[in-house]
Amino acid sequence: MKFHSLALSLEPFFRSQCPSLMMTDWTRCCCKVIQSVTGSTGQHQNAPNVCIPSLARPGHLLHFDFAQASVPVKVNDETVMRSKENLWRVRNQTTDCRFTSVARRCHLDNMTSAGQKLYATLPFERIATNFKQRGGYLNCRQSFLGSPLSRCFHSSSRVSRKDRKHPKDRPDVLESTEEGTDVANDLGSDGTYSEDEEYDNELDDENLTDELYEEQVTLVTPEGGHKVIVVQPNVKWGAKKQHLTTGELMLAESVALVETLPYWTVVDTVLMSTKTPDKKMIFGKGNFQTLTEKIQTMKEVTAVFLSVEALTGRQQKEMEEAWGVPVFDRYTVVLQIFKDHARTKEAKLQIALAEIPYLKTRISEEVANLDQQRGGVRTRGGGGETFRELRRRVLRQKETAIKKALVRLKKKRDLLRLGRTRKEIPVVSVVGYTNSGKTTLIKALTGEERIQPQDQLFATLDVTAHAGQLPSKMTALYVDTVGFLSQLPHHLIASFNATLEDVRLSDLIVHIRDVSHPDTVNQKHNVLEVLNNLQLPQHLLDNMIEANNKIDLLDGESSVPEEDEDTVINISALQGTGLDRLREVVEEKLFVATDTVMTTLRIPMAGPQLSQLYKNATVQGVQVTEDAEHLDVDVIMGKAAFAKFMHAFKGKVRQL
Ligand SMILES: Nc1nc2c(ncn2[C@@H]2O[C@H](COP(=O)(O)OP(=O)(O)OP(=O)(O)O)[C@@H](O)[C@H]2O)c(=O)[nH]1
Ligand SMILES: [Mg+2]
Repeated sequence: MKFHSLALSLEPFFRSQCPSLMMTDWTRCCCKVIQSVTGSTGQHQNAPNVCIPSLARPGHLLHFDFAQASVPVKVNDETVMRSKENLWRVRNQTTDCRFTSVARRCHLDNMTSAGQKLYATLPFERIATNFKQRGGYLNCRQSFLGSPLSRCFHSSSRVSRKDRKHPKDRPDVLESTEEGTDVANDLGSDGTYSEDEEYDNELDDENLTDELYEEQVTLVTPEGGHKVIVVQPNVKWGAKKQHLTTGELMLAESVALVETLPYWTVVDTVLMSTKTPDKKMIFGKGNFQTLTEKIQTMKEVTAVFLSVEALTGRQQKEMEEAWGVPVFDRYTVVLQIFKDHARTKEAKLQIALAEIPYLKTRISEEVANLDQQRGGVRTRGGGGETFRELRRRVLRQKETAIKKALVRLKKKRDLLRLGRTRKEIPVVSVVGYTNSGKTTLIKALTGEERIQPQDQLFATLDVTAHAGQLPSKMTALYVDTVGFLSQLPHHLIASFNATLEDVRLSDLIVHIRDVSHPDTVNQKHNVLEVLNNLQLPQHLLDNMIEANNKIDLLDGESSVPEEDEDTVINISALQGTGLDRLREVVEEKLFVATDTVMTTLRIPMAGPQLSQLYKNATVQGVQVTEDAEHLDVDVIMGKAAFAKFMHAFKGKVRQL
């Protein structure tokens, strides 16, 4: 007999039951199929009821009871009993939902045997789609990396690597097996999964990045976007007062952040004073009440952006309860933007990683929600693992998987970096507040066509290097970086860590500022604060060049005080103003930073010296001397290489 597992899409149900849930919330449900069922393909007349708590929230463990299906049950009695009990309690609170209406488009043939247990943090619809697209069993496992489901696949596909064949050549893996019934045992008594090297290998799979990324469902914008009310706390007194900026400027930036997101619109803004920004509800009682009334009367509002660095899970929960809509902080909004702008594999993984601390802080909330349902499922069958543990473990595994994938990408980057150092190409990091003109400057300095500046916050999410020529014709690599933002926990976001690491390893930093921006002083302060926290080598900080960009937008002339002329340069990256001077200063500083000399050497015309110089230095010009026996060669070379050369050809070469 062939067995059929059912793949369900719960989305329509969730939508109808709980319209305020974001579209993607349901995908985070951890579902448990107690028992797979038989049934003819495409028809599920005998399909059982599925009971879902109407208060179902992201992360809830849902049980599907297929008890009404006339199939052999191979799960142990205890699990079945528990599931029935849970089902009963859930039923008391909620409506039953027949999944016959949604099952047809998602069913999946031959995936598993009856009684096999599946745990997933993904919707069943995705399982089906992935499975079908990949057309195989072993590959399918990768889709659920980090979820207990992955281990179901893993354990029932115990094939040594050398014995592995493409799934198409292994029809057996698609057939139901008795092994499947032992999945729970295969998980191991402690529920941990040993990550073996074959698991590692599969991280190379091109699609994996996308899958790890797509699994991050918390921050996906609902269909139709969000209508947001932006709430900007304004601390007017005390130690927390921001001296370099104003409430209005902070509010303007918060609005710009929301407007960066496609389909998010700002419907209203509130600049609200607070003396107690560190207190649980951020605002005093009276102001909080005023805010609540305002939000509640604005029926069109679908989300609140409370512009603070990061809310705790508890704060967020209480505010969402008071206001009845999702509440985002700066961290989550920036992650949303990153998510929207990420293009490369590395950027995507970095964002997936950045989301994990956010998800971790919300586990308690999920558990509390589960408790609210009194009898909501807290344990999973067999292991006695609590829901909290399960969620933690899944996140941990996912974190490990993403980190491994990132390490692999980083290794590649390190190799490139090594290549650069071997060739002794100096590296200049261009850093600055977001939208200050970093990419525009690099494009102007290098003529690189592939990079595109955009009038957008966080347009650049990848650290990239581009070669440009300095006045001496020496090549330098300019590194474009991810911009900074005030009040953001940069350390939680891996994209910044990559940026900061590159900055740390560079020879010189150019700090580019948008001096036409009304908040430019505060922006500068924020960038320097992040850099100072990096514990950069002192010479990097001392040598830093400040490029005052967008001077074309300033009214009237702006000049740099004489004493700062060596470190501060006015430029317009867009119009090319001041770039020659910038190149000169970059070169001067690089000579110092990289211990490089620029000099002219007189060498014999006949001899190996010239070829040696071509090999070990940047040769800028060669002239024949009047006696026609020597050459004067203009070179740039590292001090060590220079000393070596002079030593090797002692008496034959002369520095002019
Ligand atoms: N008027 C003027 N606009 C500039 C200048 N430099 C950059 N811009 C504009 O500023 C906007 C942002 O430029 P980008 O180069 O993308 O800025 P960025 O610092 O790389 O921004 P992120 O990567 O988003 O952090 C673009 O619209 C540029 O055209 C300038 O010198 N003058
Ligand atoms: Mg950029």
